Amino acid sequence: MERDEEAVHRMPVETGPSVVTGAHKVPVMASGIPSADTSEAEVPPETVTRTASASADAGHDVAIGLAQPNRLQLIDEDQHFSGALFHDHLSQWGMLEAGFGYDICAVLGSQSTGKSTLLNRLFGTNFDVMDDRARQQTTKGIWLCRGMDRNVLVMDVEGTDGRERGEDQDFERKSALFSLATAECVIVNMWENQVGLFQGANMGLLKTVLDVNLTLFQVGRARAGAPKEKTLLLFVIRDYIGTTPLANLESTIRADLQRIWASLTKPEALAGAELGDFFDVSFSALPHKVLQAKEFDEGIAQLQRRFIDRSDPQYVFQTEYHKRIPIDGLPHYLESVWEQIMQNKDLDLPTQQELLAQFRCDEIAAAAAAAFAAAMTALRSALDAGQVLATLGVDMASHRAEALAVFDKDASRYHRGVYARKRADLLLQLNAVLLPFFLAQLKNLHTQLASAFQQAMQEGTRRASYNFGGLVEEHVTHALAAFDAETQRLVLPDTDWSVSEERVHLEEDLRAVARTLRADETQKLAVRLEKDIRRHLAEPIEAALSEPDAGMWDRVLGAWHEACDRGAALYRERAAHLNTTPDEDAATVGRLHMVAWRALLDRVQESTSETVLASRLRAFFEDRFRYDASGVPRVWKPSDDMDDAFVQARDATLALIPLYATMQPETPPTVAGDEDTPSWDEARRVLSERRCAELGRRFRRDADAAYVEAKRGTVSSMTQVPWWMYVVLIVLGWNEAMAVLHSPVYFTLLCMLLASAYVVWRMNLAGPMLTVTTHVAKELRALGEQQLRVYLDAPGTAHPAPRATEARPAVPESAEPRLPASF
Ligand SMILES: Nc1nc2c(ncn2[C@@H]2O[C@H](COP(=O)(O)OP(=O)(O)OP(=O)(O)O)[C@@H](O)[C@H]2O)c(=O)[nH]1
Repeated sequence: MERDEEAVHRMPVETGPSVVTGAHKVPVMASGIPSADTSEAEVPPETVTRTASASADAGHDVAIGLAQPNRLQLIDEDQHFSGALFHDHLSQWGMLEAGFGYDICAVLGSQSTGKSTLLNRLFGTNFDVMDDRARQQTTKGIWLCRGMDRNVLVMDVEGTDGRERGEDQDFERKSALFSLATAECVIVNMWENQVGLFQGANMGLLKTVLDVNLTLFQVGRARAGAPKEKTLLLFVIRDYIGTTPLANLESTIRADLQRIWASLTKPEALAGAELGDFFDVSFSALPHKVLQAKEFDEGIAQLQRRFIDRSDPQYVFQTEYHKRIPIDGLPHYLESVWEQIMQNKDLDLPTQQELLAQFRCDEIAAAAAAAFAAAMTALRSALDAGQVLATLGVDMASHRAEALAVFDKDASRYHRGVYARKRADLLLQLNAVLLPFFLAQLKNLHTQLASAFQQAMQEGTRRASYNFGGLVEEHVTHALAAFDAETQRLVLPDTDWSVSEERVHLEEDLRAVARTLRADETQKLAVRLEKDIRRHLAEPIEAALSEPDAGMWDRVLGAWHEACDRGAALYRERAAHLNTTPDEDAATVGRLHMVAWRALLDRVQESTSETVLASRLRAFFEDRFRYDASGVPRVWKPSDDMDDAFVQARDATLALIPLYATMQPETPPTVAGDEDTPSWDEARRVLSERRCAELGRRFRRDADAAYVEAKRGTVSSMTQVPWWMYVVLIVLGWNEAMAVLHSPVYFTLLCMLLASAYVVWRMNLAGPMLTVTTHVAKELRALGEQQLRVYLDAPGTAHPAPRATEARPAVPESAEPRLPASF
């Protein structure tokens, strides 16, 4: 349906007489339509709906209007919407057939700022105007009136200054929102001196209203893809003196509006929306109504043209502002808008009492919280030092109760709802302060119990006999019981604190400590077993290697298998109380196998070192060459076949070298080896080719030496003195022996000689005497040599000069050195 534009813009501008209705003076034109250019006239007393405002000095103030039924209190003080009456009034006003051909204008502003006066003057309505003498608020609720003789619905809205009434701002927010949502043009009426004041200029109200307007009415349209609804905000600045250019006032208001818009939390669907998408802003100024009455009238006339003259560039009722509601549906529409506003919780903002309660409760809570924090700080250092405070739970509870009691004492006198809310907030705040203490205590307790557990375990495992698994269970249970006892007092009521997670962590840590200790225990056990394995492996391997034959390596590996089995059996027996897992057991047993394998290889390596093997071969050779089959040492006789024996023994010994060189058991073991240990395939080659060759060469040398020595032994046994020589000696020396025995002198000398020899022997003087004798002999020899040289150097050495002999000191003839035969 198209709007009936013709019908909309037929507002006459001619003036006519006005009708005075007691409190209401409505300028009336010839046709009964009020005029901007009003004049006063008395009205019959029965038409007076309000008293007082028709004062003599009111002049143009006094609206001379139609009878009371022309106006309608659309929404009363109790916020009830008069839907049915509205319909009747539209009918009375003859507007029911207007379709879209109507406009709606509303006015917002602080109370007693001349809103009703302005509307009456602009539209010829008959809204109540305040009596200058009583100066009481006039407009209550929202009033609706048809403007002049044309289809303009004008809404006079209750003043928006709740502070004056000491009431909450609930209704003014709702009514302002209602105006914004339904009117095409909302006149924001303000004194010039209110411009730039946030509260005075109703900017705070606008902020709330714009905010809710967006969420309540615009989001749905945006989501439905409908075009944005625009409204004209017409700021009318009253009592405009003219000192400040209007443009400056405009920019102040626009800046305030932009600031408000920027501070709004916009719904997601309208995140990027601008103020200009929803509102056009326009301005007008009116001089002082009384002091500049003429200019005021001119201003009113000018402003009125903006509502009437479509050709005016500032024409107000632009088609884009129309809400596109056919007029017969308007009562229902406005009612549903009002219901929607009434149901909106965002508008249920705090009352003054609530605000006061909030302010005071905040103050009281802050004081209580500060005292509480100071009291708690004293406990901080001990906790930071890692202590577990025995009375922390009790202390926290008492400090918190104290703070709440302080708060309750002063704050409970204020608004109950706010008090309860703030108390809950304070409780949360106190709990937030306590939480770090609680957590620190838990941490310290955890650390303390874990270290006590470790200590108890270490002490337990130092005992002569213990059951490791039993120890772990005993001390874990003990630690958890201690944890439960401590934390029972620590968790305060009215908190969401929980210790169950920490308890789980503690148990995990204790078990981890136990695992580490068990690993140490297992390690110690494994080391003991390793030593045992090495000890038990050494002898059998040595025995096997010292008897080289075809089964030698089987015996060596048999000893290894035996050591492995013994180690595994011992491990299982001793690790039974360690609560080891099958995997751990398998790993340890595998490790023991490797240890035994390494021990075997080490032992083999030692026993096949070049020196050891060379001596082993020599011994083997000698066993066969120097001893006969029954183990008796051989004394070689010339008749013996020494060469054959030598070759046999040598070849048998040389045959051992390849036997030692490679492990050749009947059933080779399967050893995979690891980083440090060679596998079976890598280890089975004991001697390299080069070492074998070297060993062979060395052995041959030793064997040859043994052979030569044996040969010499044979020769020396062949060259010894024959026995009959001794018989000859006895026979020939018999007379001399008898002569010595029968001569007392010789016999005495013999006895003395024998006695001296006995003494020398008894007193161990043989050595020194031999030394002395040797030295004396040497001296004598040196002396003799010297004498001989002197003798030979003298002329005629062939015949030594008698003088020379004479010149020498007297030396007994017998003392002359005798040259050795070889000299
Ligand atoms: N100074 C001055 N006074 C005015 C002007 N217009 C109206 N008044 C006076 O202001 C007083 C209040 O006028 P109303 O029109 O009742 O004001 P209102 O804003 O509708 O008042 P409420 O409906 O009670 O909020 C009256 O005494 C008027 O005479 C004006 O332009 N300047």
